[in-house]
Amino acid sequence: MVQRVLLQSDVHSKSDKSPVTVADYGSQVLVSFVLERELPSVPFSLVAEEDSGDLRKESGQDTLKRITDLVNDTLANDGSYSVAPLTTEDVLRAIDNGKSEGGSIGRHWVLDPIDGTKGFVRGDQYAIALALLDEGNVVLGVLACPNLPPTSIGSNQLHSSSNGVGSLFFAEVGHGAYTQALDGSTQTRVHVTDIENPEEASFFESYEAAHSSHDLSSSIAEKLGVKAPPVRIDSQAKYGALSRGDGAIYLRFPHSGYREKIWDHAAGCIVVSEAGGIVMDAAGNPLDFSKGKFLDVVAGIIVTNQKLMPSLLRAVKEALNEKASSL
Ligand SMILES: Nc1ncnc2c1ncn2[C@@H]1O[C@H](COP(=O)(O)O)[C@@H](OP(=O)(O)O)[C@H]1O
Ligand SMILES: [Mg+2]
Ligand SMILES: [Mg+2]
Ligand SMILES: [Mg+2]
Repeated sequence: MVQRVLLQSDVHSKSDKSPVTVADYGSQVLVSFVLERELPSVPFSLVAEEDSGDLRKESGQDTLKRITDLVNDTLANDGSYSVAPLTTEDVLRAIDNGKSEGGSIGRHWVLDPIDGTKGFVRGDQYAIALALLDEGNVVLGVLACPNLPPTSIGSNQLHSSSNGVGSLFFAEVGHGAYTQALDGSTQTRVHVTDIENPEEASFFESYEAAHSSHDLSSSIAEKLGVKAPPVRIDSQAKYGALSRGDGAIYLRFPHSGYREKIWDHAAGCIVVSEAGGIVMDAAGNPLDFSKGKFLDVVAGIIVTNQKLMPSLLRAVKEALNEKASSL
């Protein structure tokens, strides 16, 4: 249902200069609405990326109206809920449901309504990412990737939208990771690749050089002996693709000063972990989702299978040391 609201329209700039679209807000409203309806007896706490601040300003009124129309059209077309059309106030309230801070106590949903907004606007990869935290641990994750083909991808297929059906990934702690096509075909269990030789490995990184240092990852890949060029795609679709073995490594090294958010990694992290992979920061620590909406990671995030992780960590350390001594 959520995919239907994803129109490439109305791109606005947030205070941190990152883009947000009517579709980001609309997706957050719909997921918030559905979670509240489906789980009325569970105390509801949602940590989500978008907030209603700009939509409450005079300049945000047109956008708010378009979001409201989009959400109402989507609910009417879907037909699963027979409710009166939402008002603009309902929409603001649904967005504000995502204001929780998360943390180590109780349960919290974690939502990135559109992850990879820049990819979405370009017509490339993006994901809707939802996870559940229980006492600070990710226990459930769902990643919908509407432009990621359900079959294994080659790097040549990734920079334009697939016209076909996308991919869904989901995982519950202790129960493995699964995928299915977004049209609802049968579920199959996924596993990360079992490649041991880095020369046979390929690696994913952000399409946007502003989000992750391409120089650093190329230096790491070279030290490791990776021969293939980087596969650059937006969003947590990288975690999904890695969980089914489309690539062996994911490297993410934000430029200094950037703080990672839990909604950018929670769903992807459990999908890859349940597929047998490992997600760590550059110092080899597991990601800690219990500290609120930020993730405190050392230098960056690295993902691969059990066999490649020790040599990847060594290559990362060497590359970071080299970088530090060249400054
Ligand atoms: N300067 C920066 N460095 C690192 N990540 C950034 C960034 N600015 C934005 N991001 C994050 O990178 C995410 C996209 O990841 P990727 O680069 O893998 O496509 C964005 O998610 P949103 O698109 O949900 O805002 C945003 O949270
Ligand atoms: Mg964003
Ligand atoms: Mg994101
Ligand atoms: Mg987002």
